[in-house]
Amino acid sequence: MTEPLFDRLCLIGAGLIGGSIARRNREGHALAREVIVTANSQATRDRVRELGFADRVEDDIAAAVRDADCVILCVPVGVYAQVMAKIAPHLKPGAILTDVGSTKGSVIRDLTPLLPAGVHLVPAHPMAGTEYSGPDSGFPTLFEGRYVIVTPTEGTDPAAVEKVRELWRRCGSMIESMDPVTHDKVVAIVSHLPHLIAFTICGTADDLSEETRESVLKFAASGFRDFTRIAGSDVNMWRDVFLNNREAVLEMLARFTEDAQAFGRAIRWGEAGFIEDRIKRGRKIRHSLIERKQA
Ligand SMILES: NC(=O)C1=CN([C@@H]2O[C@H](COP(=O)(O)OP(=O)(O)OC[C@H]3O[C@@H](n4cnc5c(N)ncnc54)[C@H](O)[C@@H]3O)[C@@H](O)[C@H]2O)C=CC1
Ligand SMILES: O=C(O)C(=O)Cc1ccc(O)cc1
Repeated sequence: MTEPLFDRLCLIGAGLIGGSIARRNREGHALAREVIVTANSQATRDRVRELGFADRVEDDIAAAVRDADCVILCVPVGVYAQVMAKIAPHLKPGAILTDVGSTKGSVIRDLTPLLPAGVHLVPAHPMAGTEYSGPDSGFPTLFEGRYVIVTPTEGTDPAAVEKVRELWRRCGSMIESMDPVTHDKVVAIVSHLPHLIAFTICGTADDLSEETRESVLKFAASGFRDFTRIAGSDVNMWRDVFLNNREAVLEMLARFTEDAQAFGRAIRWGEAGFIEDRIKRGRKIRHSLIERKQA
């Protein structure tokens, strides 16, 4: 039997991501001997007790992190500073503090100032998720075959980084290292901009006259339907992502807007070649993802 990686693993936040990590341990993947879960809402903590995927559910966040060898923040990135203020005095010397947040520059900005000496910060981001949230939404195979990006800062203890990499290996993931600035640019184009477009297109459709809107919903089994899946994502999480990856999202949005306008211009002036090129480029990217078995 594989030795558990940690003695005590504490998850702050028990939604899609926290709940999936805890369930992975339950399924025998030896993440930790004991998984302690806490969350700020009483309803969530009660539900986690009912679902039984944690060994211990703590109402008090300080008690949850005390004695933990590893603490994983699984909360929206907008509350990191506030959560860190509550846990910092109680973190065990030598403990690893890691996270799953969708932005990395802001996470380092919000966690580093209060980081106690002797606590190892190893930021991470699983590139896996769904449009569902809350304690019922997690499942143990969520991270299988998906990338996890770790963004350790210079001077991070290599042994702590290796432990976090091993945690994700045990979740079935492939691990890549990246600097936080590059991470934030990459996710801005592959994840944050697509969500922005999905939220926007649903709003645009909703603004149409009543008659047209009815037809949109009726005939949604087209491209629109794929956007509505993404647009069904959690409000708090995505508000915080956009506000905490501001520069990179705005940069990608500006580039996208320019490209979309060029597309519109080609339609207006009947430039068939330009339109064909754009479609061919899109198809090429789709096919290369299929070849890499990522589609
Ligand atoms: N949903 C997704 O597809 C993915 C999400 N992420 C990141 O993972 C993190 C968690 O996301 P999900 O699990 O999807 O969210 P979720 O909404 O399912 O769960 C969030 C949890 O955090 C708790 N929480 C919120 N504020 C808190 C506070 N101040 N103190 C203590 N607990 C608090 C909530 O009670 C809930 O248990 C976010 O930072 C998100 O950016 C990363 C990859 C994919
Ligand atoms: O459901 C989807 O399509 C996603 O894009 C999941 C996702 C959401 C946020 C992340 O930071 C990483 C992955």
